[in-house]
Amino acid sequence: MTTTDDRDQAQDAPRADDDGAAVVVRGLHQRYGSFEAVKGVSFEIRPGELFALLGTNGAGKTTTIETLEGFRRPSAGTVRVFGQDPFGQPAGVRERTNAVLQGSGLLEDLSVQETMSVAHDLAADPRPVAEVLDLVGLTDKSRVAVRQLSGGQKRRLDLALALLTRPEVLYLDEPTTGMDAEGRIETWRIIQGLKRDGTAVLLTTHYLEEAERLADRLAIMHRGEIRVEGVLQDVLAGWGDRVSFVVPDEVSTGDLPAVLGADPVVETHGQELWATYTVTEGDMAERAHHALAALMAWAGDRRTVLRRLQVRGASLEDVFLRVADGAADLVG
Ligand SMILES: Nc1ncnc2c1ncn2[C@@H]1O[C@H](COP(=O)(O)OP(=O)(O)OP(=O)(O)O)[C@@H](O)[C@H]1O
Repeated sequence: MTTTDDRDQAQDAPRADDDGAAVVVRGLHQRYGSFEAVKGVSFEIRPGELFALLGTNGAGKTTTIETLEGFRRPSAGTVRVFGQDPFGQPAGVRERTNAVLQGSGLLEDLSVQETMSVAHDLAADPRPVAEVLDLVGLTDKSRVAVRQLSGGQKRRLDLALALLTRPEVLYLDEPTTGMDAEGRIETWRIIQGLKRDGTAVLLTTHYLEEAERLADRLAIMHRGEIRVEGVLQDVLAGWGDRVSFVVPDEVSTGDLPAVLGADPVVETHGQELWATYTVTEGDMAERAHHALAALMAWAGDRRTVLRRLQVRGASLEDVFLRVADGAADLVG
């Protein structure tokens, strides 16, 4: 793990592993007047990789994407897309990137087909319109006016417009908001196909399951800073295993043992008193085994039974909620 201080010192320095990255962000700060919305954010995305930027409302995700898109000049730090500064969308960046942003700029009076045709005529090397409409499942809506599409269908049209230009870098800002479960799963399938084709994808989403399904790496932002970053399994492992059971009637809570350095948290759920240990010490592959062995030995000595004993790893939701509480200050 890296502390916030280490990160501050290293954030602006180029790294050897930047070579080959499609997107590189180093020590990005972004201000709106005196308000600092982004405070020293760093990450990189390689071709074929999906990086999920998660975070609380107002954390600075959209501001970061808008900077990468070239709409905002950084207040400090550097942003590079294929080695180029994206500010002002120079041709070398514009032609190789595209985005599905919040609040699409669709023209309500055009039909789906007309919308796609306009974008097709403007693109340098577009995919065929029919192919893209088929991909996003809008073929049967091609003659329908944009105004008559549902919210989820409009998001699909946004995605179709982005895919038309064969982007090598794709920014997806909450792309499945408003979609039903089927549309969301279908969109995930499309995004997985893009990754396989080598597209570098930056995804922001409030659907944690979406990040769990798609992300090669993820970061959780809070108040302008990345608080947690890494491969999903590593991020979850950093939060430990949870061992819980119902406290036996004959045991007073003060007599519960510490396990692998973890003290129990005792809470009442319904009529029952539950003890929960969050075990973070020791080899991540073996610590649940050792925690259980210690508890079983303790229970055996007392000739008692640990009812409803369960072990589970932390979920992304656990981690996210801790970050939102301001409890997380380490980068995994
Ligand atoms: N044009 C602007 N002028 C002033 N403040 C702004 C502007 N745009 C965004 N902000 C502020 O900057 C902060 C970050 O906003 P941003 O939209 O980047 O967050 P976000 O992580 O995308 O949030 P959400 O998940 O709610 O979409 C917020 O406090 C927001 O109010």
